[in-house]
Amino acid sequence: MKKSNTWRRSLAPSRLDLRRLILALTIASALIPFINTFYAGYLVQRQQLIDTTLEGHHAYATKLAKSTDDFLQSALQQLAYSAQLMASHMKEPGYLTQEAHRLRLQTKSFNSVTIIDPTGYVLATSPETLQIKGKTLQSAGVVETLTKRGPVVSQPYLSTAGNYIVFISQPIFSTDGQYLGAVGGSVYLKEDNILDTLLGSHFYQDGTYVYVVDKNKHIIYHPDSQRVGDRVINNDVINSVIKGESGAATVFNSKGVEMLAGYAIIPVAGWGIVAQRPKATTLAPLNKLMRAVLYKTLPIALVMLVVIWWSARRIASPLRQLANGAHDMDKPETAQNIQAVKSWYFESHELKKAMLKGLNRLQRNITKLREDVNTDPLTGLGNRRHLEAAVTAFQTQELSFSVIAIDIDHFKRINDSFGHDTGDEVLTQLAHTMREVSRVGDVACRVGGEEFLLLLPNTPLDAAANAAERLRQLVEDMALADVGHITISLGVAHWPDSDMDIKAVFQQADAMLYAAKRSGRNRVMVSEAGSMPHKT
Ligand SMILES: Nc1nc2c(ncn2[C@@H]2O[C@H](COP(=O)(O)OP(=O)(O)OP(=O)(O)O)[C@@H](O)[C@H]2O)c(=O)[nH]1
Repeated sequence: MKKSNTWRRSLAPSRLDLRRLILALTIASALIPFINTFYAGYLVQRQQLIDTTLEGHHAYATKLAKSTDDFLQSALQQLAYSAQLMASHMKEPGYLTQEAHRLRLQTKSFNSVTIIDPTGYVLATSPETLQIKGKTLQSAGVVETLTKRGPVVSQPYLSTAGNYIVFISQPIFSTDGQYLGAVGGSVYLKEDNILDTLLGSHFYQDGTYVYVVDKNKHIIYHPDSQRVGDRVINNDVINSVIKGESGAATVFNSKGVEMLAGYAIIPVAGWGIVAQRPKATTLAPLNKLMRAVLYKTLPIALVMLVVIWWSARRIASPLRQLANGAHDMDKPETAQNIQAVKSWYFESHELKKAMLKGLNRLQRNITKLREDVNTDPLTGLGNRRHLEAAVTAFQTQELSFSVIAIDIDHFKRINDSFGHDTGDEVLTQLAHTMREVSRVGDVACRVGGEEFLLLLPNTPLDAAANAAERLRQLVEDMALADVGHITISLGVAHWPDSDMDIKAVFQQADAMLYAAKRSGRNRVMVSEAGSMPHKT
């Protein structure tokens, strides 16, 4: 197991591998749609929330504008009714004071009530603590009232008594239509007033608030009373509302905070009312929601990630092992390692099968090549390289051996008489016979044109001489097509008996072979014990 791990890691992961590719691809294909959906969902919900809030604030501003308008209309009506009653009592200060009290206390619409004659002279006030009774007023509201001689809702101004007020008044006419003065109620914008009751109670903890501006962009009402009297400039919503428009928009307030504002006009006064809420406060629950979605999705995403990682490993593992196998094709353990690969899916299974088949063929070819390199192609016997390898092996193992040098007698004549092909056939036949007399472990080689050698390991000289004789006999007895009978001459030597030097032993065998030739051929000559000539 350990061995196979080492083998598995033999390819340096310098390149992007399949496992990483699968991992990257799967994560990307899971993550991109998720982020996309998440983000698109966020954007859609965000826009929806903004739209709904804008719409809500518009409706809210419209509703408040309507109630404020109703209030002003009703205040004007109350004043009109009072003006009618007062017309016949203008010379009765007690009555006027009483009526002023009634108006202020019963309606609770005004912070103070003032009754003036056509010159602006104050006939009566409520509360009397105002201390303007008997004075002639020339404030903006009073001047407007006296000039207009009709119902008036003034723009805010600083009153004679030092209050920042809006003056709401009705003219007093006698039954014959003579202008007798006016009755007016003041709303103290910087103190508790009816607008607080109308608008302030709608202040919400969620950051929504309402404010009112007059035609000149002055703040008439604001939950932060410090702001009352301020002029709002560079505000698109205010610019729109004082033009008499109503609607909703995103706008930055004086502190640079982005607001979702709804706005509407209060027709009777020409005032604009704005209901707004910070955009960030509006979106905060959505951000919280999205975070919750993310946290809830995260564990599943992590589990998915682990599953993807594990799957990528499982898918890539057989291919990686096979790739390592392809890399180490020349190593002997590769076939075994490839065999051990768990190819659990079709492609890897086919690849494994093909690789094993290829490897098998490759190894067969290598074996054949090795054999070919050491083999004489004509006879199939070993060649000189094979002989050298065998001798080296004997030497290494300190194995004694006998050498039989073999040469066909008058082979030239055979070639000349029957042709080269028949000569080749004779060589092949001799090789065949050599194999017949050989035992397992003997080495038969063709070392020259028609020169052969037979190495007999662990064979003493006399046994080798007998084997040589047996071979000579077999060849002599062999009847060949066309050629008929042939004979061979043989020389035998032994290592180490004939000579300690291996080279010399081969030369001895050769010498014995030539001796056999010289002695008339078709015989065996042995290096030490002398020749054992045989005649056919
Ligand atoms: N057919 C064939 N002939 C070969 C091959 N190699 C060598 N020969 C021939 O073998 C003959 C060897 O002749 P020699 O060694 O001169 O002598 P010989 O005719 O065998 O006579 P002695 O050895 O003296 O008995 C030559 O005619 C070579 O052409 C081969 O591969 N095939």
